[in-house]
Amino acid sequence: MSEIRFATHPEDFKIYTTDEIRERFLIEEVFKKGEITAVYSMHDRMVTIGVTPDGSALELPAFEDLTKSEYFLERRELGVINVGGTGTVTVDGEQFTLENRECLYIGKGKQKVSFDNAGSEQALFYINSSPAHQEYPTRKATLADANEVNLGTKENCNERTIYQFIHEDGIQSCQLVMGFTTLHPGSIWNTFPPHTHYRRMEVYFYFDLPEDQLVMHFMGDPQETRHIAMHNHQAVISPEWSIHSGAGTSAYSFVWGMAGENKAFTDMDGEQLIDVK
Ligand SMILES: O=C[C@H](O)[C@@H](O)CC(=O)C(=O)O
Ligand SMILES: [Zn+2]
Repeated sequence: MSEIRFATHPEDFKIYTTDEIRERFLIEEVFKKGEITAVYSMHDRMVTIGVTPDGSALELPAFEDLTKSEYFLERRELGVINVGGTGTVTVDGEQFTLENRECLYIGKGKQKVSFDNAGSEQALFYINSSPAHQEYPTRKATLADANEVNLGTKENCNERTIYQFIHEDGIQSCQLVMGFTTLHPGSIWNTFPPHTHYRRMEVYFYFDLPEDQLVMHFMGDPQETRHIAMHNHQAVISPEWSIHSGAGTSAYSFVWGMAGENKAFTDMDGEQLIDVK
C-alpha cells in the first residue's frame, strides 16, 4: 500500500480543520501485519515506510507508481530502525540482524532488500528514505554506536536523550539524518522550546507509548500552532516551516528523520517560549 501527500503552504494551513490536518500530515497506520506501507511526501520527497513481516520475509518493492524506478534504491537511500523484536534485513544477499532500537543505513544502488522476523517477538521496521545521488556504504549502528545528546531538565519535564545514528559525524548519507529520542520517566515534553529548520523537513514517529496513552503533537508556524492527538506507532510529517514538538501523558520515544539541503543537526531556528502562539 502506498500513498502520496502533497506539500502544504503555511498560509493555507491556518484554515485547516482537525480532519484536514490529520489527512495531510498524520500517518495513522505505519505497521500492518504482513504488509509494507509507504507514504511519499512532496516535502523534500521523504518516504516513510513500515514493514511488519508475518511468517515469511517481505521484500521492499520499487513502489513503481511513485518512484518510476526499477528498484526502490535506484535513486534513493534509506535508514531503518527496528522498534520491535529481533529481525533481519538482507541487502543484496548480505544479512544484518537488527535488535530493538538498532539502525541500518542502506545506500543508493542496492537492488534487493528484504525484512524478516528472527525471534518469537514481532520485528517492526520503521524506515525513512530520501533522494540520493551518490552511493554510501551500508552500515549498521547499535545503541552503543549512536552519538548521545542529553537535553532538558526535570524541572521543565523535558529531560530526554537523543541518539543520533545517521548524521554528519556518524553514518554517512546524502541527505538523510536519522535517530531517535527517549523521554526520561516523568518527563513528557519533547523538542521544547520548539524550532524550525527551513533547510530540512522532518518526520516524527512515536513508539514505546503505552496503547492507552497519547501524545499531543504540536505543529504549525511558531506563531500559529495546532495540535494532533497521536497514539503509539503513528508518524507525522513536519514541513520545513513547522515546529515539531509534543507533550505526552507518559514517557515515550520517537524516531526523527530529516531530509533537505543540509545535514547540520544544529541548524535550527529556536523559538523563545514567550513568543510561541
Ligand atoms: O531537528 C532535530 C529534531 O527535531 C529532533 O532531533 C529534536 C529532538 O529529538 C528533541 O529535541 O527531543
Ligand atoms: Zn527539528
